[in-house]
Amino acid sequence: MTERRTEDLRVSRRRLLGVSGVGVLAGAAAGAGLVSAARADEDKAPAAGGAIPFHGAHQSGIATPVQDRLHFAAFDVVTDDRAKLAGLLKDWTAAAAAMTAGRPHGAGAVGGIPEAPPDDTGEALGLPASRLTLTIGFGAGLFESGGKDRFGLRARRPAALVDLPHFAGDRLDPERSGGDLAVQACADDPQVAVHAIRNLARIGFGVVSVRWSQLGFGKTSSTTPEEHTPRNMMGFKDGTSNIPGTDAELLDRHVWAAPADGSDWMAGGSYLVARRIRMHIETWDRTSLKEQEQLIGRDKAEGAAFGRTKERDPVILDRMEPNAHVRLVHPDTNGGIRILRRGYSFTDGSDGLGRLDAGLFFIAYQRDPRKGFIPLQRSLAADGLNEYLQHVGSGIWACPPGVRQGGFWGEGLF
Ligand SMILES: C=CC1=C(C)c2cc3[nH]c(cc4nc(cc5[nH]c(cc1n2)c(C)c5CCC(=O)O)C(CCC(=O)O)=C4C)c(C)c3C=C
Ligand SMILES: [Fe+2]
Repeated sequence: MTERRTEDLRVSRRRLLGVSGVGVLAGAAAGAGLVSAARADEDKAPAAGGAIPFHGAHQSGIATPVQDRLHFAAFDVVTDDRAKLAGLLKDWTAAAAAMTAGRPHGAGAVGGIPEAPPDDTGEALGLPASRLTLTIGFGAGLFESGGKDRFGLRARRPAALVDLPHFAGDRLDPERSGGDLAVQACADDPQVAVHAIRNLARIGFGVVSVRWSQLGFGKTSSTTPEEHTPRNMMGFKDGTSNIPGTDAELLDRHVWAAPADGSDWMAGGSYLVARRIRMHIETWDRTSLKEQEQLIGRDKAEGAAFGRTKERDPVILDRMEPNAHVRLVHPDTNGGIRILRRGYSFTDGSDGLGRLDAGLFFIAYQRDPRKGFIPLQRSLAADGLNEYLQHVGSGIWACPPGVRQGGFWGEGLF
């Protein structure tokens, strides 16, 4: 496992001092120069065990194995200066490459200039990389906001980055919805995921501000069918028929945007839809097992579809109730539509009335939401589960392709 090694950074900083012949740090400006030189070094370092490679054709955190924990943050861009936005994306990329490799951001949390705040906040010091992935998405507000083309990007908005329509039963809270940028941090250790978002927010001071964020646990879908299927807060196995992260053919067909889709800079990227779905847990817990199973369309113990005995046996749709969740979202009911689900459970305490504020932070990646989430969610207007659910937060973002060595997040857009 790669650990965040402040000592290594100190050594490389010392080596740099020796090479340049500078004997002492003259001040913060000199420090900043050294840090960016050290960053360039770090970018070339190969990812070691416990670390998911940051660079590649696709962003990690989509098809890569799902980790246990989530910290998802949506940001508003608070400047109209295109150069500042591009600069932030460069700084974020350098920090993301370091943190996903298990290294601290910049000059680290300790050992830097004593008179200045440390570059890194420090709570992940000594922790391994924990399979941290950081995945960025661009919201509609980056391309146009209040009718203004504030970054000169309006013409480059992908057609697939639509505004989500209103769906039956939505009760969306604007303070938990939208955002010009989104960062999904997933890791096996919550402290590592929280540290990553905290440091990105700190780096972005003056350029972005956090609009909302969500913590998640207990992955509710996996991209690794060979592992056991996790259960959601309703107690059912969730993710049985998800797209496996190793199925290149399915990923190309349903998840990765292609040049033919119209936006060259998005080729190899994907579209992210997130929904904060509150569950009326107490009502669900008073529902009979039989009814619970009918509403899902699978049995609770094994996760087998109605009329079957094993979790992965093929479904027989007409053995399920017409309002069963799985029947309504199955590809055969929806012209072959498939999405890659990557959601997490959440429990944010209770709501003051003794009810858990809990549910599913639903995350789906797809090649085009107009042929993915949107028609599926429309099918779910008939879902028997709706009695137990409330969609309270929502967002849609265009996630650019992966970053090449020396490149930065969303480079093709700028
Ligand atoms: C619009 C898409 C979907 C939303 C929103 C959604 C919410 C949601 N789902 C569950 C529980 C389960 N979903 C299951 C399968 C499943 N769900 C979707 C889509 C949405 N779910 C799809 C595409 C599928 C796969 C269908 C198939 O191919 O068979 C299952 C069954 C196990 C599995 O295959 O994953 C469960 C259980 C909840 C509780 C929920 C909202 C809170
Ligand atoms: Fe579902």
